Amino acid sequence: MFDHRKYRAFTPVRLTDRTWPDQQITQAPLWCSVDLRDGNQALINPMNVEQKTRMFTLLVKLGFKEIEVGFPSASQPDFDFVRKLIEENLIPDDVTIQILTQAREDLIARSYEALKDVKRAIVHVYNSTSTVQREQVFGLDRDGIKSIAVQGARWVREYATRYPQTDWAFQYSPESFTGTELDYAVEVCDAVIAEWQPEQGRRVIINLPATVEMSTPNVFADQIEYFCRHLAQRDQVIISLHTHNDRGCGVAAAELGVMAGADRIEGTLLGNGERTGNMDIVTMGMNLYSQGIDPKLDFSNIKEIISVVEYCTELPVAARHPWAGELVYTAFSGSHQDAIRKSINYHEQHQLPHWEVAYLPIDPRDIGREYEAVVRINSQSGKGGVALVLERDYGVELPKWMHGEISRVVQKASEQTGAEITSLQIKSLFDEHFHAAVPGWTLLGYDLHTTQGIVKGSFNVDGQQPAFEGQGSGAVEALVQALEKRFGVSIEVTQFDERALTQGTHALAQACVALKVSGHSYAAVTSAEDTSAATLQAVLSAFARSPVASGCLKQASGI
Ligand SMILES: CC(=O)SCCNC(=O)CCNC(=O)[C@H](O)C(C)(C)COP(=O)(O)OP(=O)(O)OC[C@H]1O[C@@H](n2cnc3c(N)ncnc32)[C@H](O)[C@@H]1OP(=O)(O)O
Ligand SMILES: CC(C)C(=O)C(=O)O
Repeated sequence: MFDHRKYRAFTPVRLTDRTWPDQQITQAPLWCSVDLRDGNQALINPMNVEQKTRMFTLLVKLGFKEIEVGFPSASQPDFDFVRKLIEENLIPDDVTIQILTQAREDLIARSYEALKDVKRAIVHVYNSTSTVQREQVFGLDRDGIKSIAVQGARWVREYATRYPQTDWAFQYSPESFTGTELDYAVEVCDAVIAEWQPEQGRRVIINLPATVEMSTPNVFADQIEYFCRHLAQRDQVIISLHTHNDRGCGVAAAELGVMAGADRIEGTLLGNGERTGNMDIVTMGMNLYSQGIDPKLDFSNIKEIISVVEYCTELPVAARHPWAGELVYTAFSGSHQDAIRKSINYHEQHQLPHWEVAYLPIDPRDIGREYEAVVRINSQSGKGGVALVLERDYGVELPKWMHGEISRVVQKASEQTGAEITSLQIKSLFDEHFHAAVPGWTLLGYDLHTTQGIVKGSFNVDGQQPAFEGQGSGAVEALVQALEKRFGVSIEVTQFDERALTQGTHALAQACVALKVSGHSYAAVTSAEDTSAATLQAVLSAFARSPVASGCLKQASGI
């Protein structure tokens, strides 16, 4: 039964003098990838050695300096992968691998066997401390659970002494921290830290997991600030966070947690992990990047990241995934497209020092995304978007009044198919409706004579005999009058633009013309070697698109 009374609200932290809301993140935290452990343990098909190696290679390439590579005491494949990394010398000098173990002696012993001969490693031990786990899973009171943690920490320290050639660091997680009373979480961690004695120079990490995300991220931040303030040896310890995404705020919680005092963040690429996933390091890193902060991870080839993650996890990355999804730099809607086009032009013209483009929080090219995908056209699109596609993909720059003309044709096509109209289809529609020569209406030559301000013109058109003859105050007016006379219709030039497309002796000119023929509008865009020829051809092409002209052609050719 769907009944909210089955649940109760999370009890907030009593912290009235919190300072984290006034903090700003100004640098990247230390990162640790847990793709090969938490990410892997959540998969339908855990990664095989080849997939793990590919993931590890990518993580190193992206710049991770700490990578949790597995739970080697849990299974032979995890053990073998750790051995492979060590024996095949696959760990770069500046990268430290980390392994996870429960606080059980046999598992700790096996973990050290897996790590034998590694230059440097972090041994990560955990046990659950939450009220639910204490009561329902372990059946132990606070002291009982604390002794598991302390005993685990002791074994971790003692076994390390058996492998003195390795530079060891220790990490402890009070698993289910978010469901643990804060004073008790501090008490357990203080006891573990006392066992490890960081004051003697040993590196100690305390990792606070939102194993299950249970509250709004501000409450999580309160928990972190409380914890940091009350920990006995705070300055000797790296505080790490490991958030999950049950409420959809895994990244927000990690960010607020950093504001509240954390130094290090564990997460996975694109958020794979238990249930709704781990904190997504790509999202958090890109959030920093978009604020002008170096994330210290290289996300410049997002396609490669997606491809390796999809290959290794066998899970698809959603089209709307923050920063990475296929559609996140794409606008279909008209007003967004219009604003993006104007904003990009403005940005380029004014050479703005910082990226400020409407609807695009970053420049997609920074992460290897093509610009072409930014504007895509369907029935929700407007004239600005269609104009941008023609400009961007084909260099066709049209006067503003033409945007509406072409957009109407594209919209109609899209309404008919109910689907997206590709860039190529837009170009074909433009050519078909406005640009392509109409058979029988090619201007072969023209003669113009001006006497006393009157231009007399003779226009030789392929397929139209005899030549058109007319007069007016200019060449266009003369041609229009010639057409009116020949076909007995009234023609009005409603729009007219011409511009040089290239410079020099063989300059190419473009003309755009809209005519009203017997009250109906027809437009054409033509290019020719001089502006007069382009303009006269545009008048002929626009007229040729009217039924009057096509009727005439049928008569002339006997159809
Ligand atoms: C939040 C997290 O992601 S934590 C990481 C979770 N990841 C995994 O569990 C993946 C790998 N794990 C495994 O393959 C297995 O659990 C193993 C190999 C580690 C252990 O296997 P088993 O001992 O056969 O089974 P299992 O995990 O069910 O053991 C549970 C026992 O360990 C105890 N236990 C569980 N966690 C811990 C811990 N962190 N520290 C000490 N004891 C623990 C339980 O109380 C239980 O004890 P009981 O047998 O007296 O009831
Ligand atoms: C072992 C811990 C850090 C963990 O994975 C979790 O609590 O989610």
